[in-house]
Amino acid sequence: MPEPGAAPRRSPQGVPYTDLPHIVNADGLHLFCRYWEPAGPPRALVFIAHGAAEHCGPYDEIAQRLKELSLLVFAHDHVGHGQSEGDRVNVKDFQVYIRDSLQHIDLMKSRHPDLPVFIVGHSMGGAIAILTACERPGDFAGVVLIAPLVQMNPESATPFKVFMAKLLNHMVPSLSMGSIDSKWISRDKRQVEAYDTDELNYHSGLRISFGMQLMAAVDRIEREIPSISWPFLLLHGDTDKLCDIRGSRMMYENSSSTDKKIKIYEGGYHALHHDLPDVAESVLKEVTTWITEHLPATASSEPQ
Ligand SMILES: O=C(c1ccc2nc(C3CCCCC3)oc2c1)N1CC(N2CCN(c3ncccn3)CC2)C1
Repeated sequence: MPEPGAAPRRSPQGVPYTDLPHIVNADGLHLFCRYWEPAGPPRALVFIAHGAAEHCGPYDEIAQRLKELSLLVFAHDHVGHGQSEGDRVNVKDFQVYIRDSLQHIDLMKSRHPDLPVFIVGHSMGGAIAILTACERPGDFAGVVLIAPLVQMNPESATPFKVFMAKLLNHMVPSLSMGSIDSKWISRDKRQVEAYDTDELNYHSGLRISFGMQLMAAVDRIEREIPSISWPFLLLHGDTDKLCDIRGSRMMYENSSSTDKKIKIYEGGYHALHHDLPDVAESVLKEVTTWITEHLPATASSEPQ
């Protein structure tokens, strides 16, 4: 509880957290939350992990479609993103994202102890989803990965650039590695415009120290892949210029899971769920169908 008379903690946009749905993470930082609750008893819980430099708001369409299937969808803005507290798009250790995700998942499981749990993750959020599921390999009914960060783009992570990033990280960790050029992220100009004008997104350059955390996460995932045994769905565009599709192919081919599916979108850019309308609709159908197919037979609803 805040000290009596203390000023209320406010979001980066100046809104008191007492007026916003939120959780407080283990470092005392307020994380803005969103919930999409079905009208009737939920059949499952679905946690959505957004990517770097964005927030969980743009996942509303996916969440609404899952809510229509009587699934209880929830998400938060990761530390340093959107309406959550924290240094913008920076994190002391990638594990913070996984720890906070497990905290939110455990909170929702305590409220709905009998429901299966799914995770949906995009890009860096896909890396968070993978490492979260690896920490609790028996806890998730399924993991849906939309262009997950499993391997960095070889053009932005050449051996020389990685060497220089490691060197500069010790000297000028806040130096920018460059920003995300959204026109290479989606072929839908309206989606690019929406991203570019969304003030809750981070539009400046990504720091070297953050890039090092992304690379460390990629290294962790590479080590974990052979032991991955949980069910997963992988969706990736073969024209993704940010997260190399070879990472998804490698995960599909080298994981131990017996229940796994990969769907490659020819010509698809990185943000498949926000790519051209036919691709985005296909992604929505793939995600909702796969999760529905992975609901336990008895998951008709919670006990009345
Ligand atoms: O999580 C990421 C992500 C993943 C890997 C990255 N590697 C870099 C590079 C950048 C240049 C320097 C070296 C590191 O940035 C990354 C971001 N995300 C989430 C994705 N965003 C992209 C923008 N989005 C978007 N853009 C247009 C239309 C709709 N959405 C939302 C999703 C990127």
